Amino acid sequence: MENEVVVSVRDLRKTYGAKVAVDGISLEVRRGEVFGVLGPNGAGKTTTVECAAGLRRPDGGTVRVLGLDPVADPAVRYRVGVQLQHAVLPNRMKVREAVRIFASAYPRHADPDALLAEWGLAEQHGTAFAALSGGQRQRLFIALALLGEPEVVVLDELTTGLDPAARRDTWSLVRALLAKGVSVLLVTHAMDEAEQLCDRLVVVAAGRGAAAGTPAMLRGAHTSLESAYLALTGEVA
Ligand SMILES: Nc1ncnc2c1ncn2[C@@H]1O[C@H](COP(=O)(O)OP(=O)(O)OP(=O)(O)O)[C@@H](O)[C@H]1O
Repeated sequence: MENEVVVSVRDLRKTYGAKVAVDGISLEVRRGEVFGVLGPNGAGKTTTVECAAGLRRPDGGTVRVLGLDPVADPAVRYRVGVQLQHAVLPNRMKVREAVRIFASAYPRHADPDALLAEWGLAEQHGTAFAALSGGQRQRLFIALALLGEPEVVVLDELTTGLDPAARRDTWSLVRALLAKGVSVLLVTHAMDEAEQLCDRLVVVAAGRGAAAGTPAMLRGAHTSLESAYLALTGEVA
C-alpha cells in the first residue's frame, strides 16, 4: 500500500539514569523508503532506532512497528532486521557459523550463501570474525540483519569505515532492498549518504527533532545539506 506507515514513533522519551537521551522525537517510516536519522554525536539517534526496533523500552511516547508494539508483541521483531553500530561476534566464530546460528533464530530465512555472495563475502565462509577487515565485518552484520527476510531494516552507520567504492556498492544493495518493498531506518553522519539514499529524514539535536523532510526540503535556501544541518544543530555559528 502506497504511503503505508511501517514504523511510527511518537513523542519518544528515553532516559538512562539522570541522562535524558531522547526528549520527544517523532518520525514515520513508510513502506519502501529510506528514512534517515541525522544528528551530532550523542544526539539520541541510536537510542531512537533501538526503541523503534523494540530493543529498548521507551520511558514515554509510543512506538508501533507494522502496527504492533515491539515491546509488548515481540513476534514483530522477527520482521525487523537490525545492524547495530557497535556489534561484535566472538573472535573465533567463522562467518559460516555466524550465519547458521543467526538463521536458526528465524522461523523463515534467506539462503545464507546467496546473501553472503550478494554482500561480497562469498570467499570468507571459513574466516574467523577476528580476521575480517572492518568493511567485511560491516557487510557481515548487514547480511545478518537481512537473514530473516525482514520487512523493515534498521541500519546504524551503514557505511562508516567502508572505502568509497564499497560505500557506493552498499548504497546500490540498499536500493535493491527498497525495490523488494523493504523499508529502511538509517542512522548516518554522512551528508552524501543522506542525500543519495534517504527519501526523507529527521535531524535530531539534544534528543529532539530539529527538522524533518526530504533532503531538498531540509537544504532549503542553504548551499548544501551540510550547511543546513550545521545551522539546524547549532554546530557552527
Ligand atoms: N546505555 C547507556 N547508558 C547511559 N547513557 C547512555 C547509554 N546509551 C546512550 N547513552 C547516552 O545517551 C545519549 C544519546 O546516546 P545515543 O547513542 O543514542 O546517541 P547517538 O546520537 O547515536 O550518538 P553517536 O552519533 O555518537 O553514535 C548520549 O549522551 C549517550 O552518552
